Amino acid sequence: MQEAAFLPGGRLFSATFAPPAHPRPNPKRMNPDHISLHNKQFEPYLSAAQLTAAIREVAARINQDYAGQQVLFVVVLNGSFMFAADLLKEISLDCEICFIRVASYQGTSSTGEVKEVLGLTEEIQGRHAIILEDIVDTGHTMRMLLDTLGARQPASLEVATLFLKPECLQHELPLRYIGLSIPNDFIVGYGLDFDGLGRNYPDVYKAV
Ligand SMILES: O=P(O)(O)OC[C@H]1O[C@H](OP(=O)(O)OP(=O)(O)O)[C@H](O)[C@@H]1O
Ligand code: HPA
Repeated sequence: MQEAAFLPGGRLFSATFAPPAHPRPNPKRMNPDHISLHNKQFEPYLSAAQLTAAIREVAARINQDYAGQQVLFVVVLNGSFMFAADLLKEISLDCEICFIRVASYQGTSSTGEVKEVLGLTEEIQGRHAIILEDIVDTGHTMRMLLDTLGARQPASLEVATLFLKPECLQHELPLRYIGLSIPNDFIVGYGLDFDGLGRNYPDVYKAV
């Protein structure tokens, strides 16, 4: 690839891009047959290619369902960052993107954990909103998100989740777009973590 740049003094410098002579292999990209995080072992479960295929199907359905409409994607950090980045590259609609976080803390009442939405500065009233989530497990997080965002009167509110664990679900949720339904295994990679680690793997691994 030809690249042009100006050297100090204004002379035009032209160079041909060449890959480094000794590219360093990225060990994270070498599909290890197992990974170890915090001394817990994980084995390969879903390849990046399988994830891409599932994400493309979800994107195609969204493009079709919302044709001619403008969409606000609400990305739930942290886990959804890879899913959202890859999905949004396949979205051909006019759309906006905003990011929220869910804070969890122990409540003082017997209900135990309390969850709260942080960072929802975007006006969603009257908008067609789609929540992007990496995983719906028990469904507690999604229940709270749907209740909180739904109370702000969007024109419509749907969910796109990359993973669903149907065996774990404890709420009836309107989950319109599901990438992959998976058994009750703890998974890491592609944005999902085990105690902070593992989000950077391009494939998904499950606990051994
Ligand atoms: O259905 P549930 O049982 O509520 O679990 C799903 C939630 O758990 C994970 O988030 P986590 O709180 O681990 O935060 P993270 O996205 O920063 O990893 C995931 O991203 C979902 O938000
Ligand atoms: N992996 C990582 N994070 C999660 C999971 C999981 O299986 N379920 C809910 N949060």
